[in-house]
Amino acid sequence: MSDTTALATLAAGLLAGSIKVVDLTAPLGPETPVLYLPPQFGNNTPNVKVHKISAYDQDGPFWAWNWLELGEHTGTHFDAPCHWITGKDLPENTTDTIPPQNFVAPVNVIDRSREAAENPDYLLTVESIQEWEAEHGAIEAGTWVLLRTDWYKRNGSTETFLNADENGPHSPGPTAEAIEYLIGKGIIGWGQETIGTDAGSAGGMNPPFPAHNLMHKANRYGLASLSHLDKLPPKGAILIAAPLKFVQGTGSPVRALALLA
Ligand SMILES: O=C(O)C(=O)c1ccccc1S
Ligand SMILES: [Mn+2]
Repeated sequence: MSDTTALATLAAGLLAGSIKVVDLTAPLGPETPVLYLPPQFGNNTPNVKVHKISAYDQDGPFWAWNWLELGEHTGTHFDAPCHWITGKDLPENTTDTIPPQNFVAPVNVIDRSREAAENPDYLLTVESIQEWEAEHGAIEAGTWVLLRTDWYKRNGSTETFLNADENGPHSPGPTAEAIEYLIGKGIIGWGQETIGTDAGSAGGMNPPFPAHNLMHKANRYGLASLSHLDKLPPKGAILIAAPLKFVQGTGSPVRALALLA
């Protein structure tokens, strides 16, 4: 099939409704949970604030609009390589310079929701990825890998979403070795449903926060706070995740979408 025919077939499927568009994005507003880093780690992102300019009133009789206070890494968001010190000097590493070709790609969804329900500190290992590949096929270069844990169901409150106690946050994610393995496969990015792309215990890993450290060192991307990965198949969907074109941006809230038949 030629690319022209493939695109025409996609267009027909979208118009007929046989190609579905699935929203993978959490609601974004003042209630959106934001990452909390302990004081020794530095500053934090403030919560979203919405400031009314007008609402069909004396401030603007026929229109409504607002201005926002919004962190780059808030809600369902994209991590650019310059977000981490390991990616700070790489080419095309900011939200405004990443080639747009990289914002649309096939996606692999690894479902470890049962394991995460049994153990909030669940870590995805190389062996677990290889088991998944044996069942669903090899992870190909240029594709996304997303970890489904159903953690998005906790997104209604910061407390349940961050799930922290006196020992720190407890949420699932990848081991450093799993990220190294996926980088070796040539993936374009790593994503999950928790507040960030790393496990809650990632601060004590080697290197600390390996999904950030290693993915961005490889000039690859992250997606955090995704929702509804339970609506996606293990393989076969197309992910659309385009960050806003913030000049020299380290990341951006995104409307993450998936196309599937
Ligand atoms: O990129 C993020 O939103 C994120 O998760 C993060 C940001 C800064 C420091 C640590 C982490 S873990
Ligand atoms: Mn981020």
